[in-house]
Amino acid sequence: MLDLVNVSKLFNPGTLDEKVALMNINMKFSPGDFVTVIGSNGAGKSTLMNVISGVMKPDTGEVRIEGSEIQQLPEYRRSRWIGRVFQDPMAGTAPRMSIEENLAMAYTRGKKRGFGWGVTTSKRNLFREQLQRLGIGLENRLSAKVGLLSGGERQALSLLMATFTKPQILLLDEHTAALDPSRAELITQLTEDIVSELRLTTLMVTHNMEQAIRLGNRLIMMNKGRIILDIPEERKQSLTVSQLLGEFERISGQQLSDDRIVLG
Ligand SMILES: Nc1ncnc2c1ncn2[C@@H]1O[C@H](COP(=O)(O)OP(=O)(O)OP(=O)(O)O)[C@@H](O)[C@H]1O
Repeated sequence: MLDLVNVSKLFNPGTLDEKVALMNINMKFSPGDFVTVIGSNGAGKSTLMNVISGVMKPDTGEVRIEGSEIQQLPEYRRSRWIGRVFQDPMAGTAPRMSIEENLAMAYTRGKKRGFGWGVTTSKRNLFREQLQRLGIGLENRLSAKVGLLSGGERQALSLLMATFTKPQILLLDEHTAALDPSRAELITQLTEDIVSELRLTTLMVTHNMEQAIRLGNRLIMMNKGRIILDIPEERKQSLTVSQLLGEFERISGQQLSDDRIVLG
């Protein structure tokens, strides 16, 4: 479904400040794969997301969706296949616009011209119905400005917006990291529900080791631009946080250095 073939990305190549962000990444993701992504600081996790979503192009290699190469397509052209939620709850929404205006914008994503941003009665009913599924009362606040919502409410809305038009791929970039534990748990639960209902191929970057083990059906670990560990579901089920950290040390020869690491 999503294939990365020999993908590499260097920053400031040939200078003293050269940084290897991705080095010869080869990965295949099957439909419905829910992959958690962990790694040390600067391992290349965000660059991986950026290269898939089209924020940046790889220096070499291919990004394929269902066999078609997309690495040269700009981000907006990929948005019909790819939804993304960022760590910053403000990143995926327009704070000065209302909830329904934000949803109307998400609704037109990837659609041909002619689908306006206008909020018709039928769209409003659809938005209300979708918001109801989040279970936090946003369906009664359609005209509230998004900038006035709490971080958890905005992140729930971002998640809904990213998946509104049923993309095939969902990229989650530490999307619960800025929330307090109870809100983070709510967003995690919503994520699991939406991912399984829509059968989205999902990559989720997290610094929470326990979450990386508990969620999804596959775990990948990155270090210095490479995938150093790819753990399938069967092994992941019995894995512990200390085993995971031990594996990192064994393969990389160093301790996991991550200033945002959460062990459990
Ligand atoms: N725009 C950029 N310009 C220069 N170097 C960059 C840029 N973006 C990332 N890098 C470098 O590329 C490497 C990979 O960065 P990336 O942000 O992908 O890592 P990460 O795994 O997401 O890190 P973290 O967990 O610390 O956020 C790092 O060495 C980083 O300093």
